[in-house]
Parts: sequence; structure tokens; C-alpha cells
Amino acid sequence: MEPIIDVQNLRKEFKSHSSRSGLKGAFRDLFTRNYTLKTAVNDIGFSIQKGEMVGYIGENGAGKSTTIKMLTGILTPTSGTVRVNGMNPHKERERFVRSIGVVFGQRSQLWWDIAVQESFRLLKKVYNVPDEFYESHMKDVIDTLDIRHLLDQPVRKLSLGQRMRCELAAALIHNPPLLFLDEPTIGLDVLVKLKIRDFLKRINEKYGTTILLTTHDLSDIEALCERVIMLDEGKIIYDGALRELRENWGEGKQIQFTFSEGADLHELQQLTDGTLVVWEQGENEAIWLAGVDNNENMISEVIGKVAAAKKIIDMKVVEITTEEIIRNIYEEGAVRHG
Ligand SMILES: Nc1ncnc2c1ncn2[C@@H]1O[C@H](COP(=O)(O)OP(=O)(O)OP(=O)(O)O)[C@@H](O)[C@H]1O
Repeated sequence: MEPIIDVQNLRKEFKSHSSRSGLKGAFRDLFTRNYTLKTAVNDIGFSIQKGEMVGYIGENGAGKSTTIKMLTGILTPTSGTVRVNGMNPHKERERFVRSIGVVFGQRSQLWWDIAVQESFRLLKKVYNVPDEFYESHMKDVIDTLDIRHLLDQPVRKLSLGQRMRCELAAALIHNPPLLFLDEPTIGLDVLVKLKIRDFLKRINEKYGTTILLTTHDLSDIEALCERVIMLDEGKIIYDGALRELRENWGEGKQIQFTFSEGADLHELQQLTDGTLVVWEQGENEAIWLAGVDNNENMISEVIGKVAAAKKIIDMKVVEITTEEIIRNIYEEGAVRHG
């Protein structure tokens, strides 16, 4: 089966001209421009099958939005190919936009001054959605997102969480097979986040909707996506199961000690000499974190050695979080496999 998203050797360069300083520089700029080239997306490739929910992650400036903009036809690639829903997003613009739903957390597709349901009706017309389908489908969407009481409010009166739920509903009026979400839960409280996640799971199960999700909130990814694509400086550094990422990288644990008084690094290193421990100071000098391999003997050995010499007033053993795993990966720049 043809993948729903297929990207090959995709590249986007931005040209920006840097001005030279001084009057002489400005004069020279009139005749020859000084360009600097920024490669935002650097020859990437991946494909996504129908029904997948994929997390697209990376630090600020990694190239996520630029990729999404090329996938949705807003930007033209410098080189490479993009096929989405069997189409070229830039060439078949009109037909293409009817086949996708997009939610950008920071931007609205609803009309600010009119009631939410008027916006919905307008979009229904734009997308040519048949009445019968609209009634039954939107009833379900409205109930699941719990927005019925908001329908006669103008958008400008809604809170961010209320607006985001309406945005999601608006993106789904034509029941697109593919949904792009860029930071859909940014700034939302936990309850609204949970509601949105449950909703996304539900439409994925019910309609087999494919979802590509960009977010800085890794708990969104953990709740929804089995697969992650990780981007760093325009290149894909990991594409695979989130589970595998944890297995390969997350085997370590941290023991968090709170001592009765301040400790220093040298002293702690000496105490655990001969054991592989990475010490790191916590919030203050009495709190220290010992990073160790996930091995029971190792954990008791470290605790034993430390407890014999220092007065401990609190202690806990914590799993390394996905957040930390990913931070470690960025620090090392690439993923070690196996
Ligand atoms: N229109 C543009 N002109 C010039 N440079 C751009 C343009 N758009 C993006 N860039 C640059 O391309 C790089 C990738 O930007 P992009 O917005 O895709 O990153 P991102 O991963 O989405 O980041 P964030 O998480 O901050 O949204 C950045 O260095 C950015 O400065």
C-alpha cells in the first residue's frame, strides 16, 4: 500500500541577505548582495502509513515547522519530493487542502468575531460536507470535545483551552484522513490536555485517521505515539519506536540523596570510588543525584557506601525520564543503536 506521507531527499534552504556595515558597505550592497544560506531541512526521508500516529520532535530551530509547512504545501521545497495523500501538496493545492486537517497551536482558523458554530458552518460549505454526514459526525466530535455550550460564543470570548478544542473540531469537519498538529496542547491545563488526547485516540481508532504531531510536551507523545521521528539541525537522528528509544537509552536510574548538610563532588566521588556513578548536584548543595546503571546490586552498593559515611535525611530512586533520555541524545548528537 502506498504510504500516506512519503518524503524523499527533502531539503529547504533559506536565503537571507546580510547587510554590510557603514556607508561604503551600504553602497556595495546596492550592487552585490551578500547572501547567507541556512539549511533548515537537510535531505530528510521518511514515510508514514495510514493510521499511524507519529511524534515529530526536535529542539527549537531543528526544522520541524519547516517540514510541516512543506508537507502542507505552504512552503516549496528547495529539492526533493513530497507526496501526501497521493498528491504533490504544492501542485494540487485546492484538492490537497480538502484532504488534510491542520491545527497550529499558535494560529487560529476560526473567525474571531462570529459564533463558533457559524465558523463551523462556513467551513462545512468550503469543504462541501453533506448535511447528513455533518450532523452525525459533528455531534460526536462536539460531544467528545465537550464544546456544545461554547457553540454560540464568539471565538474571542473563549479561553485558550476552549478555543483549542474548537480548533480541533474545525479541523475535522470534513473528516480528513490526515491530521497535522503543531503544538496542539501548548499552554493548556492538564484536564484539557487529557481531553484532547482521548479525543485524538478516539478518532484514530474510529476512522483510522493518520496523525503527525509536533510538540515540546513529551507526555503528549508518550500518551499517543508509538513512533517518533527526531530531528536535529535539519537532519533525522532517530526514526523508530518510542519504546526502543527507552530500552536503548533509559536503562539507567538515578538515586536522589538529601543529606543533613552540604556535600561536595570530590567527597562523593571518593566515597563511591570503584563504582560507576555519575554525580550531579540537585537544587542545593545538600541534594545530590547519583546516576547508575539499572542494576540492583549497583544501586544497593552505592546506597551502602554513601550511607556509611554521610547522614541521609531523604532518598529516592527514580527512573530516567524520556525527557532526560532525549536531552542526552541531543547532547551526544546521534543515537547509538543496539
Ligand atoms: N522564513 C525563514 N527565513 C529564514 N530562515 C528561516 C525561516 N523559517 C525558518 N528559518 C530557520 O530555519 C531553521 C528551522 O526553523 P523551524 O521553524 O523549522 O524550526 P522548528 O524545529 O519548528 O523550531 P521551533 O520548535 O522553535 O518551532 C531555524 O534556524 C530558523 O531560523
